[in-house]
Amino acid sequence: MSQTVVVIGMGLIGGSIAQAIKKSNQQHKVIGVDLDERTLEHAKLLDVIDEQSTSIKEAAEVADTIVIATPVSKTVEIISTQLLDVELKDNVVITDVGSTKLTVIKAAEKLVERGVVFIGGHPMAGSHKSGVHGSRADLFENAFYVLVPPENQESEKATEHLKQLLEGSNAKFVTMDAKSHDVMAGSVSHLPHIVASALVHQLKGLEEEHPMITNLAAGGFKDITRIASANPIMWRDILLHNKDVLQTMMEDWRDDMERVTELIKAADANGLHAFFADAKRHRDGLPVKKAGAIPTLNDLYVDVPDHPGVISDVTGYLAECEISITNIRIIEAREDIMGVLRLSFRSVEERSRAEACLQSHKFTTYVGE
Ligand SMILES: NC(=O)c1ccc[n+]([C@@H]2O[C@H](COP(=O)([O-])OP(=O)(O)OC[C@H]3O[C@@H](n4cnc5c(N)ncnc54)[C@H](O)[C@@H]3O)[C@@H](O)[C@H]2O)c1
Ligand SMILES: O=C(O)C(=O)C[C@]1(C(=O)O)C=C[C@@H](O)C=C1
Repeated sequence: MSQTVVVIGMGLIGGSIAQAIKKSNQQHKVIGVDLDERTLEHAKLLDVIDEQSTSIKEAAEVADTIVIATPVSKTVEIISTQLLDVELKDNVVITDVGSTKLTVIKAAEKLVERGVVFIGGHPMAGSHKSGVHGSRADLFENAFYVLVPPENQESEKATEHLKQLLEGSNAKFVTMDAKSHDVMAGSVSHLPHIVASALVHQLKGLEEEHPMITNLAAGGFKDITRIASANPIMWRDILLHNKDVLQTMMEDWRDDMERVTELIKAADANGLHAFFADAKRHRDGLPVKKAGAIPTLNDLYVDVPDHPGVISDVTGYLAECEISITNIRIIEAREDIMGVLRLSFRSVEERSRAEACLQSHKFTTYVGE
C-alpha cells in the first residue's frame, strides 16, 4: 500500500534515509522538508525525494511516517513544539536519526501522551561530510541502526514498520534503551570526536613555531583526525545533549592522560609497554569483519611495483571492470620498495569483484582484516 513518508532535514543522513526508503518502497511518496530551498531543489534534482516542502506543518499533516534528520537541538525543538501544533494522522509513526537519544526521547513525551508512536533512531554510520550531495542509499549498509522503542504494545508493530520501511538501507537493526545508547555512543563516537578536534587544535598551536609541521602530518594524524572536519553545529548539539555522560568520560580520559604523563615522567618502560600492548590486544580483538564497532571499510590492499603509471593502470583496469573506488591511498611509496595501495569499495561484493579483476591482470591483492 502506498504511504507518505516525510523526512525533515534533507542533509547527509536525511538524504540517505530518503534514498534507502525509495529503494525498497517505490510505491511510497517521500516528501523532503528543509529550511533551505536550494537543498530541496538539489534533493529533487538528484531524485532523492519525490516532493519538497519548507513547511513542517503542511508535510507532517499528510504523513504516515515522519523521520526527523536535523541536528539534535532542532530535532528536540521540532518534536517538543512544532509537531505538537500539527493535526497528525491517527496512526502516524515518528522517528529521528539523532546521535543522542535520552533528551530526544524525553522531548517526545508530550507527543506520546497524545497517543503518537515515537521511536528513537540512530544509524551508526555517516561521514565527516554533510549535505544532501554526500547522501547515498547504501550509507548504512552493514552498519548497526539503533532503535529506541517506548515500552508499550504498539511499539512492536511500529518498530517492525520502521525496519520494513528502511529495509533498503541493509542496516542491522538493534533495539536498546536511550541511556545505554548514550553511554555507548559517547565512548565510540562522541569522545573520539572531541579528542580528534583537540589534536587538530594542538597542531594549530605549533604551526607558527614549526611551519613544517603540517607537511609531517602523515597517515596516523590524518586517520585519527579525519572526523574533525565534520559539521560543527551537529557536534555542538551532540555534546550539549550527551552532557552528563561526556563529563564523566572526559574526567576518566583526563585520569588516563595523567597516568601516561606519570609513566613518561618516570621513564617507566614496562608501564608504557603495557599501556600500548593492552590497547593493541583489545583493538586487534574488536569485530572488524562484522558490522559494528569498527565498520568494515571494504578495503583491498594491492602490491604495486614502483614504476610510473602503475596507479593509473590499477584504476584503469577497475574502470574497465565497471567498479567504482570510494577511496584510494598509497600506504608505502618509498624508493626501491614495492608500494602498497589501499583501495576502498562500497560493499564487500564490489571488493570481491575488484579482487578478481586485479588478479586477472597479475596484481597481488589481499584483504587486510
Ligand atoms: N553525519 C553523520 O555522520 C551522522 C551519523 C548518524 C546520525 N547523525 C545525526 O543525523 C542528524 C543530521 O545530520 P547530518 O549529518 O545529516 O547533517 P546535515 O548538516 O548534512 O543536514 C542537516 C539538514 O537539516 C536541515 N535543517 C536544520 N534545521 C532544520 C529545521 N528546523 N527544519 C528543517 N530542516 C532543518 C539543514 O538545512 C540541513 O539540510 C543529526 O542529528 C546527527 O546527529 C549524523
Ligand atoms: O564516519 C564518520 O565520519 C563518523 O563520524 C560517523 C559517526 C561516528 O562517530 O562513527 C558520527 C556520528 C554519528 O552519530 C554516527 C557515526
